Parts: sequence; C-alpha cells; structure tokens
Amino acid sequence: MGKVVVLDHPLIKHKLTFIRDKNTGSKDFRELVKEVSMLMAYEVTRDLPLEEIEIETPICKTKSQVISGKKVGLVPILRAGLGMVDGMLNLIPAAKVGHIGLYRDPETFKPVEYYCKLPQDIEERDLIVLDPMLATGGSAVAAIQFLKDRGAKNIKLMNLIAAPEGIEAVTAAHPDVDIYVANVDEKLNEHAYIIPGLGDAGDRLFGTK
Ligand SMILES: O=P(O)(O)OC[C@H]1O[C@H](OP(=O)(O)OP(=O)(O)O)[C@H](O)[C@@H]1O
Ligand SMILES: O=c1cc[nH]c(=O)[nH]1
Ligand SMILES: [Mg+2]
Repeated sequence: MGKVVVLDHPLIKHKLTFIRDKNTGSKDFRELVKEVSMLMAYEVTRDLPLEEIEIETPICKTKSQVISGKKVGLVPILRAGLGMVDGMLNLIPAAKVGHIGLYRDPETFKPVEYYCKLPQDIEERDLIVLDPMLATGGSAVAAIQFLKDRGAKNIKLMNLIAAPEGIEAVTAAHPDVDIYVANVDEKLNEHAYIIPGLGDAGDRLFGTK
C-alpha cells in the first residue's frame, strides 16, 4: 500500500490559509501555490539518490555528495497542476515536464482527457504528478493509469488539498503510488467539491470565474 504523507509544516499551514481565503486574488493565489509547491518539493524529493564526487574547496580536496543521475519528470494535470510546476522546477531544474489535459465533467464528475504530451523516456524517470486538488480522485487515477499504460513505473502524486474519498480511490487503484498532501480536508459536497477546500483551483489560478 502506498503511503500518504501529510506535510503539515507551519510555513505550509500558514500559506494554505491564504490560499483557501476567498478574498485572495489570482496574483497572490498563484504566488502562494508556487511557494507551497516549492516547500513540498523538499519532502517529495527526500529519497532521491546521492553519489559522491570529488571537488576542491579553497582549502583542500574533498569528497561531497550530489544528486545522482536519477531522472525526474513532473506531470501537471491541466489546468490547475500548472500552478505547481514553477515551484518544483525551482528546486529540480533538470526535471522534464509532461502535460496531461483532463477536465472533470460537471455532471458525472468523470475525467475527460483532451491533451497529452510526455517526455519520451518516461519509463526511466521518477514521475511526480501535480494537481492542487484530489477530490473524487477520478482525475488522478486516470492520469496515473495513463502514465502506467505508457511504461511509467515509479510515480508519486502531489496535491495541496485532498478529500478522504480521493485518497481512498487512488490508494485502491494504484497501491504502488505514494501521495504527498499539504492537508486532508473533511469531505466532498454534493457537487464533488472539497469542504472546506479552496473552490475551483483552475479558476482561481487563471481568473476564469
Ligand atoms: O479528484 P477529481 O474529482 O477528479 O477532481 C479534481 C480535479 O478537478 C480539478 O480540475 P478541473 O476539472 O476543474 O479542471 P481545471 O484544472 O481545468 O480547472 C482539479 O484540478 C483536479 O484535476
Ligand atoms: O474542490 C475542488 C474539487 C475539484 N476541483 C477543484 O478545483 N476543487
Ligand atoms: Mg477547475
């Protein structure tokens, strides 16, 4: 069974409060989502392998560690996942970025795919799927399946806010996938929005409502 890691650092909690606040406009919302993603990247990348290289300080030669040749791929689920890419790239600049376009049908709540462009070597990469919201889990389950169908083997999921229903759906469908979240909220409402949540992440990022 994949682990569920809740990153309840005070800085993340603080920023999440202003992300949730309906009075936070798109500019600040984007900035805060980027900052929280960057803070979460610290923990999501904890198991990246290191190797020792030889360098020379101004004083002497020494051995020191660098991240080894392991390749990372970031896979934002469009649109809202885009808001998390820059924060992650700040810390993992060598990562390649693949995009999966999905929107949730407002009546059935089922994901509808409309775009996909992935790095060619995804089967060799450690992939991190990015989406601020894990609600029913339908979008994340579909995106992860999509990656597995194309040969991906090592996948993590990173969300800002998850509903218990979404965590259950992902762990049932993809028990090999670890989930990293900033908070697990209470439940879903009748429109499958997360309570208390933050509303529609895509609309708030891009000002479309
Ligand atoms: O867990 P689920 O029930 O599938 O819901 C979560 C999905 O819904 C939102 O996307 P949305 O469909 O609003 O598309 P958008 O990012 O373009 O706004 C969100 O960003 C997730 O992708
Ligand atoms: O609460 C929710 C649920 C799905 N998508 C969102 O953006 N927010
Ligand atoms: Mg949306």
